[in-house]
Amino acid sequence: MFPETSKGYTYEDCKATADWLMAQTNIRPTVGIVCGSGLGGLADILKDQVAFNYKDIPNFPQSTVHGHAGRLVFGTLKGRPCVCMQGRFHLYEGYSIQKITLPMRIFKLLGVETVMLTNAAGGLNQDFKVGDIMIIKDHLNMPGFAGNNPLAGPNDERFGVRFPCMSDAYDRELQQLAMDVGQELGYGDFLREGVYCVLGGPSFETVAECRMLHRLGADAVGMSTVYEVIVARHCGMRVFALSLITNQAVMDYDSEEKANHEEVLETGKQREQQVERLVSTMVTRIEPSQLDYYF
Ligand SMILES: O=P(O)(O)O[C@@H]1C[C@H](O)[C@@H](CO)O1
Ligand code: HPA
Repeated sequence: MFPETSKGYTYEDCKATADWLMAQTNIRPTVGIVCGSGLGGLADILKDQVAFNYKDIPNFPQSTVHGHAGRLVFGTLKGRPCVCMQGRFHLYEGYSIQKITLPMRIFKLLGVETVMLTNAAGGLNQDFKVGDIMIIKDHLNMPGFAGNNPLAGPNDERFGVRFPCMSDAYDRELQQLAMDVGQELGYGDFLREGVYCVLGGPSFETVAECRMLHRLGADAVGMSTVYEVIVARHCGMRVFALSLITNQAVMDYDSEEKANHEEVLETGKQREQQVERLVSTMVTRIEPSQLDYYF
């Protein structure tokens, strides 16, 4: 009934990868972090690191995008065991939607309870500036409207239900925590919240597309995150996500601006430390549902 390519990975495939990782390290993460374009430095703040190149991990895809190092880093943040993807996968790299979201299921099988995702995005909200950090409160899944959803295909109940709810996808307590931590750190001037819209990429948007997305209620546009969120929620992990507004989406035919990946990486470099502090402070305040164990 389903074409072979849409089946993705079985529970057993995911378990084999998780078991392989757990045989190489004693760190049992309860928090999983995903670094967006230009934000890979987040992984460097982990202490007691045990790192794996994606090419050495069974079943893992390879990073092909500049600004995504391709390493899975285990470590601790103030004693809290974490795992961090230094580099994510995107649909436009040619991978199936199941393959780009495989790490979320591996996170789950490693014992991760909370996933924290970051991305680079273009600002559609006219009040946003380059360098703003947008706490994501909701999303628009444009490829999903055309049936491109990571949960399409047979459902394995060991991961989650056939029809998962998404109206609570972004954990409200974690959004509040981000706001509180951001205010404490003095980020009030550049901390925002809003709706993230995912497109397939890799081409950036036309002026007409940006105008349409803005009218539909999107505050920022990007090429990732949403698929990971859907798979993480399906298997019961809490989700927090933020966008770094790396560029203003071009909304005006008179504009001389041209979206480009170099600007995205450059803005990432400039705001990386603040994003790191926000995420790492949040991690130290997230209560695990059971006692952390780290040997
Ligand atoms: O992985 P993220 O979503 O941060 O990457 C964004 C979207 C494209 O991959 C790239 C465009 O510059 O950055
Ligand atoms: N559009 C889509 N994806 C992006 C952008 C953008 O303007 N900036 C960073 N990622």
